Amino acid sequence: MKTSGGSDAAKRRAGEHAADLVTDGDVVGLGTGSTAAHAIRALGRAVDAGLDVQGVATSYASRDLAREVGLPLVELGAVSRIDLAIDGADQVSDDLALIKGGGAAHAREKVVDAAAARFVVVADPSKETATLDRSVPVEVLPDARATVRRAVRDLDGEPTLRAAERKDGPVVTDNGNLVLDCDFGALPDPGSLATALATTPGVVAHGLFVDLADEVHVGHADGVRVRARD
Ligand SMILES: O=C[C@H](O)[C@H](O)[C@H](O)COP(=O)(O)O
Repeated sequence: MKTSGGSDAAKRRAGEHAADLVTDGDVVGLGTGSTAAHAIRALGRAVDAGLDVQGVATSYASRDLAREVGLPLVELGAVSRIDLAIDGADQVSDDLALIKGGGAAHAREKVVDAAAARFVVVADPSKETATLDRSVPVEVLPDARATVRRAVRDLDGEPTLRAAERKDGPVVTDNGNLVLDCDFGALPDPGSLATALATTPGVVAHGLFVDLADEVHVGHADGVRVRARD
């Protein structure tokens, strides 16, 4: 699984802390990224110890890891509820708005995280910020990349087509689409940008997760700090 910056020990603490919330019979959304991976591994160990749980994967990567650690999987369309989703973030603001999509998995993550009765974000301290200000990943239909680029510029953003690292050309998402990383500077009001992006034709999903997270579990050297939405 692709890693990002931040301490792996802090990510592990956060991931394992969130995995401890899972109880017998739960259906759990399995986020993508290096922090959520710690939760998936912890759940695999809990299954070995007798926990009855089913996971809903948010990407090929989280599905493959769940299989590797023996965590039973179920398709999103085959469940009537998701009790808890555990997912990472690229940035978390003071009011628990998120930027996600560093691994280009945000489209399916948003479906699963939003469907969960409880959405728990796991992070290391490097992800915390007062105001979101990272580039916002925007998944676009390949044919719409030029029109979406123009729309992003009209919103005062600067879009960059995400390039693949070990392949010539762009990143192609699990859904067969492309990603524009859009720099809008600081986002004091991410909700209005989220609406503008969501209503742009050709946008499949953007990486702003506003009013979705219920809790953030941040791993520290001496434990885990939990922040809950008011
Ligand atoms: O597309 C990827 C996801 O949104 C990840 O959850 C996010 O990028 C955070 O990943 P990591 O835990 O590796 O920093």
